[in-house]
Amino acid sequence: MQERVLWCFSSCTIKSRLFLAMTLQLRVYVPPHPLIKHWLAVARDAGTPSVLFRSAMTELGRWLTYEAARDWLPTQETAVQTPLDTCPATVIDPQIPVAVVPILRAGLGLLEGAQTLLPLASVYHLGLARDEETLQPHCYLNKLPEKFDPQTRVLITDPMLATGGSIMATMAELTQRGADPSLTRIVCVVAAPPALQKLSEAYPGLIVYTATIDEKLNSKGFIVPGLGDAGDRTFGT
Ligand SMILES: O=P(O)(O)OC[C@H]1O[C@H](OP(=O)(O)OP(=O)(O)O)[C@H](O)[C@@H]1O
Ligand SMILES: O=c1cc[nH]c(=O)[nH]1
Ligand SMILES: [Mg+2]
Repeated sequence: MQERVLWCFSSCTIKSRLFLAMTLQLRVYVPPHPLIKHWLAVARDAGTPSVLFRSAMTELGRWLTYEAARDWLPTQETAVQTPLDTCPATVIDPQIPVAVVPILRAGLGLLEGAQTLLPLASVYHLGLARDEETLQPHCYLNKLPEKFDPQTRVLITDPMLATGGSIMATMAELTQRGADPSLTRIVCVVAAPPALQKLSEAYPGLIVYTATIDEKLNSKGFIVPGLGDAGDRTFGT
């Protein structure tokens, strides 16, 4: 059973988590899984070296993608012949495209784990860097297709949703190309209220999977307590 958090944009504190079944608002899942909690703790620890930080990102990418795939990966009904009899079976539908969009650089850390579960997915890289002064994202690489098939399941990987500038720019690029927000999932590690509020206002059908929702940003736009600069920690820069 996952912890399902209905994001209330009228009151964006951790205390405002409501556990409701029906919503047209953004849904944010924080799966209460010991492996997710463990690897989040490793990633948060300032003493964790880059090599172990990368392992933590891989594991978080794997387990959060596992959770995200639950009601999202398309399946079809078939029958299989066991050694004893035929029986009904459910398999992944290979006709419906699945795409992973890692937001460079830090989103690459989650990609490896996601790919172990989605080996047939196409990977479309999007390179965004946040300006340290203005906090606005700048796009330096865009490998998105011109048009997505409207049925495409899109999984975005980016460990940090802070001011929300980068994820909103990503969603704009995707929806411009025909991606359906209701078939899109965001896998992140630390989500902060400003980003969740922006997503909630613009994409009410969207679903986010995150290891945690942290309380606030500092004056430099970093999530507190957060885990620091995810890109720098992943690549040792
Ligand atoms: O919500 P925002 O305020 O836009 O911040 C979040 C973005 O910041 C980080 O990327 P960064 O720009 O540091 O690039 P990097 O991954 O190359 O380090 C992170 O991976 C997000 O993409
Ligand atoms: O805390 C933060 C915020 C944005 N990007 C990061 O890597 N960390
Ligand atoms: Mg960075």
